[in-house]
Amino acid sequence: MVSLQFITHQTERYSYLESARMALEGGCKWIQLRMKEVSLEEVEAVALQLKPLCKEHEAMLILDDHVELAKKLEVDGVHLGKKDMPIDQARQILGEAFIIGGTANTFEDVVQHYRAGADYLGIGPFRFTTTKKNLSPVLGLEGYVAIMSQMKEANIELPVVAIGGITAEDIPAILRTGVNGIAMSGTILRAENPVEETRRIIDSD
Ligand SMILES: Cc1ncc(COP(=O)(O)OP(=O)(O)O)c(N)n1
Ligand SMILES: Cc1ncsc1CCOP(=O)(O)O
Ligand SMILES: [Mg+2]
Repeated sequence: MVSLQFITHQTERYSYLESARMALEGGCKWIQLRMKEVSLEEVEAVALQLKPLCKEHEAMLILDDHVELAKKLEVDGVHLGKKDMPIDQARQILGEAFIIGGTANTFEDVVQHYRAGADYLGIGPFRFTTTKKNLSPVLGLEGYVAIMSQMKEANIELPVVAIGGITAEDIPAILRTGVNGIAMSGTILRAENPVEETRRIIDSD
């Protein structure tokens, strides 16, 4: 079974909430509510609808970027990148009960997040994607092989989620690099039936 974190996205066909609902129906147990270029009030409104849905499906809910909102709404955690609140500061606000994920593109990022107390790493992008603007350099399989071996050498044990332009066909090779899970958005939302695609991906290993 593939550990899948679904990243919400608004498309011509689906709202943020609908995108998450389909992933949940397909069996995804880990949703990241990622809403860009919208107000905090809009994120809160969707999060309030999504939280009971996640609970119903026994899925974790992570908010992208918004530490204070994650605390206020008592979701399961947050995901933070370079331009977001530093992880050690977020930890002070959220305490140990919340999951904090950090974005890494290099081994140096990994070390920084490890020292700051991250619970998992989102390492990417695997390849180019239009889902995120201002992408860091593409890693490809070689990038994961290099970072995972540097982590092993440094005895850094943290769950790693690969992200960025990943398709169902990429998953076996990515997991062979030692990565623990996969984060996906576009591949699922472009599928004719996103519910079935989610199920297919989760069951593919
Ligand atoms: C699992 C996961 N990995 C990486 C990211 C990217 O986070 P960030 O660098 O903060 O960029 P934005 O998503 O905020 O545009 C992520 N969200 N999730
Ligand atoms: C949030 C994020 N961070 C790096 S790539 C990415 C987008 C992931 O979405 P997709 O699976 O559609 O490329
Ligand atoms: Mg961010």
